[in-house]
Amino acid sequence: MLKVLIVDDDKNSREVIKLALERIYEVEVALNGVHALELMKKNSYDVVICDYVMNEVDGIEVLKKMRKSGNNAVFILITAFGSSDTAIKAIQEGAFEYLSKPFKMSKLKQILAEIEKSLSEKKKEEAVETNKDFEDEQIIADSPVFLEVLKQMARIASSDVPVLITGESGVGKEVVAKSIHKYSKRKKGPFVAVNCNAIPPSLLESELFGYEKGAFTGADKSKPGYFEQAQKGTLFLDEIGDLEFDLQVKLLRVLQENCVRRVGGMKDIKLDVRYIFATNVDLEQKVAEGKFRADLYYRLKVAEIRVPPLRERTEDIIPLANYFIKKYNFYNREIRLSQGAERLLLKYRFPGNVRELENIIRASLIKARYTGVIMPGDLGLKEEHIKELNREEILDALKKAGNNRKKAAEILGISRATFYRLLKKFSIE
Ligand SMILES: Nc1ncnc2c1ncn2[C@@H]1O[C@H](COP(=O)(O)OP(=O)(O)OP(=O)(O)O)[C@@H](O)[C@H]1O
Repeated sequence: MLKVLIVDDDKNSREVIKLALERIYEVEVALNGVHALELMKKNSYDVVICDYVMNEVDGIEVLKKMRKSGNNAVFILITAFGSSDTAIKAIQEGAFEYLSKPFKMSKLKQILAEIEKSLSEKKKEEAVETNKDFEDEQIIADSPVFLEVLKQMARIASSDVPVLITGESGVGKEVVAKSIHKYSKRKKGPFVAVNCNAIPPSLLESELFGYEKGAFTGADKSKPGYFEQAQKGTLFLDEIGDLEFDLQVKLLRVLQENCVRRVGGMKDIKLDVRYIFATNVDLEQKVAEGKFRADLYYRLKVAEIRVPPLRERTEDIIPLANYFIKKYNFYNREIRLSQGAERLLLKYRFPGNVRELENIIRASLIKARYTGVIMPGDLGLKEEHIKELNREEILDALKKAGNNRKKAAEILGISRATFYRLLKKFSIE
């Protein structure tokens, strides 16, 4: 039987849900977000049904904290009517489903029944063999351009030279870095990834270099930094272009001398580490502007791999989309892209590259979970990033739709307003 936790700081709402479910499932209630997190430390639940609007800790915070502590319970968020932004954010944070108020209890029951079915099937599968499919991330590469990148990667992997990976945000630089490690002779060693931008500058030095006890207030014991943690393995430093000047100097020294000294330390520690750097800014330009040290730049770019943006390798779009459908389809049915959705994806510019595609697919799956087909409108693409259609394509769509304008707009995956604007632009009667 499913174990369900209901979280809502409104007594009435809480009791209504409890009443509806307690005869079918084992139900507990939490009075607010803090209480819920406490309960989850002690007990395990299969499903958490949580209200979004709560004092102190809101529903998304509860979800984030759960996931951070490794709790994978199925999460259902209850949002106010019409707050689709919150809902999409919740899905991106790993929620399974959202319900906007007011909702029918029968709907909630239907969702729980589905969850119960899929959990019991999952348990059966696990008994036979653990699904290792997604343990190692797969790399999808169908375009000649990206295949070329992988070839280059494979050539570089076996040597120990530092590598600089460049490319826009979300193109897959970390994926490439991991592969370099996986195909290198260091593959059994650690892969340590550090996003230099995510750590406050004041902490970055001690995190990278480590520190000795007493080096500064709060350093109550010694700690090895990321350089040391990567011994015999690979250190991946992401967003290297944003490193502050004095840290650039210190990094250069580590690279030149192959050793590191902890903050407050007296001795140099020899390093056996392979370095991979990544940046989405133009380092050469930063050097020209005097914001990045030239001597460091030349050390980093011994071997350079440029990962092209997704819009320059359209052959990868559909295979990637299908891969993400497989990866995030937690529903009990097959879900596929409609032809219109495929066409639309091929026209989209993806300013956020593969990461954006991944998020788009995750959010669209939830909309398509009952029909099994992702329609163009389910993708929620921003129209300003869709490549402008030409006259031929519009006429073609009209023909396919038997001159029905509404249908034609749907086939193209654009709003009716945009469609009418284009009809006017091309003087199509
Ligand atoms: N070729 C690919 N095959 C499968 N998944 C991919 C591929 N490329 C990227 N991804 C996925 O897309 C997301 C973004 O990739 P990644 O984190 O490597 O990008 P990035 O360039 O390092 O981004 P940033 O510049 O923001 O650090 C990840 O979830 C990754 O798993």
